[in-house]
Amino acid sequence: MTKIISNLDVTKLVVDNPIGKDNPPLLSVHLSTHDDQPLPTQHLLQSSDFEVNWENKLTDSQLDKLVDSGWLIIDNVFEQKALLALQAESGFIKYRDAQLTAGIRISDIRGDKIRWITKDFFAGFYYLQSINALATLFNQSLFTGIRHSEAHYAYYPVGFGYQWHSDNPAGRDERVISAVFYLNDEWTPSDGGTLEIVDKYGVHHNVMPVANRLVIFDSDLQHQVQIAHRQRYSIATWMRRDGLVPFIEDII
Ligand SMILES: O=C(O)CCC(=O)C(=O)O
Ligand SMILES: [Fe+2]
Repeated sequence: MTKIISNLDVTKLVVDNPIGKDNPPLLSVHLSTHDDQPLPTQHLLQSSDFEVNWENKLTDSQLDKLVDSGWLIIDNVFEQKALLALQAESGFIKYRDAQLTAGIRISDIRGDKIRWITKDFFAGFYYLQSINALATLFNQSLFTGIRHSEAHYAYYPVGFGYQWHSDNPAGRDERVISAVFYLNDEWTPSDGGTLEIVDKYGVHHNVMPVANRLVIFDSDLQHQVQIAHRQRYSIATWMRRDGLVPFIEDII
């Protein structure tokens, strides 16, 4: 007879109480406390994994470009660990249909599905803290007057994009700077999903949504997301000049 070697704590299994929700199998390895061996430690994700030295990443000429033409790109933003955590988190979320400002959804205009990042998120919340540090740098060097940031994970199914718009609806100006962080590995031009921005001089720029790239632009600039031919994952982020606003999802 084959001997079954298992980590299950058989003493906890009783015949009249089969394994189920109330009686889960104990799968942990029982480590002897008498061992001289230190317990294996697992490095949990922490906010320092998301720390970015923004001053090093952004040269003065890049800051000038942001002021002058209204946009810039930063590549290789995070270390591998933080990027992987964001990618993993983006894949597990239950996305909801994004709404237009009027509260209606017209998927021909906007086809993304989103989830606002709250403190209940792990990687996403650390991401937001890092963005706040970037906002502080903008406030110090460009006097942008940003008071807080908001962000949502976004997922564009195949065949969807987001037509021309600015991130401040008519008559509004709370959003100062928009930033989009991309999560897809190995994105190629044939995958579509390009972000097209019109800069302050009226020049069009195409930005490929490649992983670990942050594109930053004046929230008043017109931009669109071309139709994606592959599932497209990102974090859309806004640095705002108004105070904290509650998330709609938290209220309902
Ligand atoms: O994902 C992008 O490249 C841009 C998204 C966007 O424009 C938005 O969510 O307002
Ligand atoms: Fe936008």
